[in-house]
Amino acid sequence: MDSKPNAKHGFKHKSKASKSAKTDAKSPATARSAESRTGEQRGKAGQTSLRQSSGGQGQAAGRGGSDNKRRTAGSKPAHPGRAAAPASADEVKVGDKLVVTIKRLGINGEGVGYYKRKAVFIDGALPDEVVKATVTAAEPKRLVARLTEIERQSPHRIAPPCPVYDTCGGCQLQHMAYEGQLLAKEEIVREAFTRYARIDRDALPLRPVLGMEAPWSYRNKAQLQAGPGPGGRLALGLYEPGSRRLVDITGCAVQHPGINAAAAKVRQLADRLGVPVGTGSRGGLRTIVLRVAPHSGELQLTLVAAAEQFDRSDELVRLVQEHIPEITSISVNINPGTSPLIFGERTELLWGKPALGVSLGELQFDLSPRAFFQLNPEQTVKLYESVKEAASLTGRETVVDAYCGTGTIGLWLAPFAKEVRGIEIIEEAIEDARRNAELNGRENASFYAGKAEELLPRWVKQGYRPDVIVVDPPRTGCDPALLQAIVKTKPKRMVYVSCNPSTLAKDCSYLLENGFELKWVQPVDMFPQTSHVECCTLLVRKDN
Ligand SMILES: C[S@@+](CC[C@H](N)C(=O)[O-])C[C@H]1O[C@@H](n2cnc3c(N)ncnc32)[C@H](O)[C@@H]1O
Repeated sequence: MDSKPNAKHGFKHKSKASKSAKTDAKSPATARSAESRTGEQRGKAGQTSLRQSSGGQGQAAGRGGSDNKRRTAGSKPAHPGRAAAPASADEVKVGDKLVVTIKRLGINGEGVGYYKRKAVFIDGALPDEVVKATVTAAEPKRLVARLTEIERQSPHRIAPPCPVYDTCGGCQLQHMAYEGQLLAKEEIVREAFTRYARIDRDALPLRPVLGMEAPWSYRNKAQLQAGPGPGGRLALGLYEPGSRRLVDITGCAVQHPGINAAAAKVRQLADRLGVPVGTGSRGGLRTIVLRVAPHSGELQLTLVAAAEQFDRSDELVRLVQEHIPEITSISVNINPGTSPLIFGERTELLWGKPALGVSLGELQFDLSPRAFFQLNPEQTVKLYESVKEAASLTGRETVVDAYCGTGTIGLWLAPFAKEVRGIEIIEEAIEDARRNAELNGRENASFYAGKAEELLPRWVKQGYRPDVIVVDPPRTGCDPALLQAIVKTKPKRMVYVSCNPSTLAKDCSYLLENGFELKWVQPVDMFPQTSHVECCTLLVRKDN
């Protein structure tokens, strides 16, 4: 069979796809990808070209799915050299080879198909593709398999433009055209509500995903790990997923260009000085964190160090001031621990402004080095506008912003409400939220440190009845005690912002069983090229 292996997912492709790869090699994305490959990656050029092919269907188009259905134990393999398929999904074992038709993307961006009604997760496969895959884990409820060959290719398959896409792990969907990504994300949300809230696919009031015009260069913050690179030079990048192998990143396609340029210069300066790197009490530079204010181009640099003072840090700070005028604030954060957490407890300003001034719509925020702020400002405005639409404020409502972070949603809504109360577990974020309220003259917004599941019930006991409750919990979803309090409180409207469709759907299921009605779900693509999807959901009381 004329097929070649692919780099990231290590799969092969049928000959027809290889032909289309040749055609596509003229595209700028392909040329960039091929040119920027080095060393080991360059040696895999053939593998890469296969992932660069787009459109068209392989010679075996339409065969894989029906093959699965046709095979039974003891029947002849459907293709010479193809192993007989296991009779039932429960008989499947590690090493078995399957042919699977991919139905959708999973929450982590893997292709999901079914083998005799059991879900098979195949990294790198796209919806509508027919693929061959080798089973790597056979679990009671699902199979995991490694993609070995694409028999029928998705029309959305494209060449990933990033040279380190194969190893970096930051993005999961660069091999899919953006239009396809948006459709797949819509499907991820639909699937979650069907599965966890038992809402019929066609009955779900799901709006199309709000995407970006230009889905690249959107990230306003980079956290780059420092480590020893080839030839004793400094490597700055991300760890390969599930490992401590550092992928040196010299330019990231989803990162703001100002950050890429500054990171390259910091690397050069640190290299020139021979700044030590590594963890432990005798260690040096661990991570550099760069944040940009897109409207002004100003940058904030935080050097995360393992020890109190790392060797050559004074000179590094002086050279950064001299050579990177866009950097207006330099701090050091001390993190002697060995956990994967980026920041330690103590941060000290070394030079410049203590905070970076950023704007979001009409609001201004002063961000200290560790303050949380949404990573995609353009899409954040769309998300917050959806929240505003859902809240439908007239100026007379009391609003709770639960899980408020630095208070951004509450401050966005405050001009249209009578009163906003934000709740957040991290005290430092609450201090930021209060400062931000002052900075923007939002006198009707107040912020409280504590657990949402404890504070809201306490307020309700005291007779407080908010008209609108907004929640924006972490990926794990809302605490059950908070959901119970919300049901008891009976707000007119509830706006649920979520970065995890599964927990969103599970929590909605509880709310729908307890007096709420689902009005609409608006997905927003906050992280193009990744499998993440954010949703803003409106629920109203049925008895309103
Ligand atoms: C997804 S972030 C929301 C950020 C904010 N709404 C925004 O748009 O910038 C979730 C926030 O919930 C906070 N959090 C986690 N558990 C909490 C709890 N039990 N009660 C209150 N806040 C919590 C986290 O610290 C984090 O700031």
